[in-house]
Amino acid sequence: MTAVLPAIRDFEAAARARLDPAHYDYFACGAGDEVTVKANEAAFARLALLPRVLRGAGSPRIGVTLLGSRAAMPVLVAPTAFHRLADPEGEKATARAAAAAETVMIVSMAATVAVEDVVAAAPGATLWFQLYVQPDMAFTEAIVRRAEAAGCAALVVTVDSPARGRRDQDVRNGFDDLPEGMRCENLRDDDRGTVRPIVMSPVISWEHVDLLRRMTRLPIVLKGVTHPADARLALDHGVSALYVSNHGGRQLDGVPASVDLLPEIVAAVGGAVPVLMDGGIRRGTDVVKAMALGASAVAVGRPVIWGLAAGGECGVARVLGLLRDEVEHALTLCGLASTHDLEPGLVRRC
Ligand SMILES: Cc1cc2nc3c(=O)[nH]c(=O)nc-3n(C[C@H](O)[C@H](O)[C@H](O)COP(=O)(O)O)c2cc1C
Ligand SMILES: CC(C)CC(=O)C(=O)O
Repeated sequence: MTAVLPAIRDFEAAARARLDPAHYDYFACGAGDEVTVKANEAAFARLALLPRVLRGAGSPRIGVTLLGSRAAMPVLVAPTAFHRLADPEGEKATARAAAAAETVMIVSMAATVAVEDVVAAAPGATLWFQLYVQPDMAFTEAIVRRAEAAGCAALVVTVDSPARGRRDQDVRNGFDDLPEGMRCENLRDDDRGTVRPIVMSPVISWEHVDLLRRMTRLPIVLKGVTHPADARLALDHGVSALYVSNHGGRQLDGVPASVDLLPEIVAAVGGAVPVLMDGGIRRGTDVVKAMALGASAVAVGRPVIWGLAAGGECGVARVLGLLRDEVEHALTLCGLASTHDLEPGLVRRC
């Protein structure tokens, strides 16, 4: 990958040129009419920044500590499935790049490399593990134990998927399974000698969160919370962080843009736990807007996939480096010394 790619959208174009079209569509698409996919990015464009001047702020500090994990920048790698569709090294390449960028990678339960092998390939990486609670709680526990044993530092429990989103583009392409030779290695069931399918089940409830809470000492992050009432319930159930997300518009179409949901959730949480968010972050200025509205940090899904498909580990490193530089640059232009100085008064709705 030698071309100059100055923006995330250039990485998307490069990825599109390299990927099998059905795989590009799987990564890019959303549910239904993709109202939410489009809203996620459009909402950032409707938020304006109002910089301060003459503050003598110096070079900005952008590191964050979340649930005991240190990250050199407030941009985490969101959990995304099937990285080997984008690059033969798959999640190993992503993890090496995240380690080099000194940020947290949230490994998807639907990874195409086993979490143990991700750790082995990138021993310096800080990994959190994303879980879809499986109705067979003994199997869920086996997965949690693997994540713990591999050294993952938090459990990110995705709760926006009581059923799988309907993505018309995948249906048109007939994309419903991984190609020969690729599997969801974290779903391996050694007792049965097979890989189980991921079950997305509408029976999952707050009781399962309580069971998880008792099952593990890892901090639990609830991913996919959009309703303020659920944010308050989550606190009652002892979660360590909330993660505002509409799954990149891939689950329920018509959910508002993530960044528009953020202020109400932040108000409901009242500073009790960190609030993370993802959806539509494509620029450092988007990161700054989300953090000004109360996010402790953000995560990126598709941008990482575009980097991986465009240039493997090096491509992901460049995407993360680009976002880091853009966050620093945006803070400097806002006259701020640190992400901690971000506050809602910096953002205007236009
Ligand atoms: C290709 C793809 C696969 C995804 N796989 C998962 C997953 O396995 N688990 C999960 O919790 N979220 C998954 N997500 C959702 C992301 O974690 C994240 O919420 C979303 O991508 C954020 O939006 P963005 O792509 O605009 O950054 C996936 C998203 C994409 C695009
Ligand atoms: C394999 C799927 C469960 C991954 C996912 O969450 C997604 O495609 O959005």
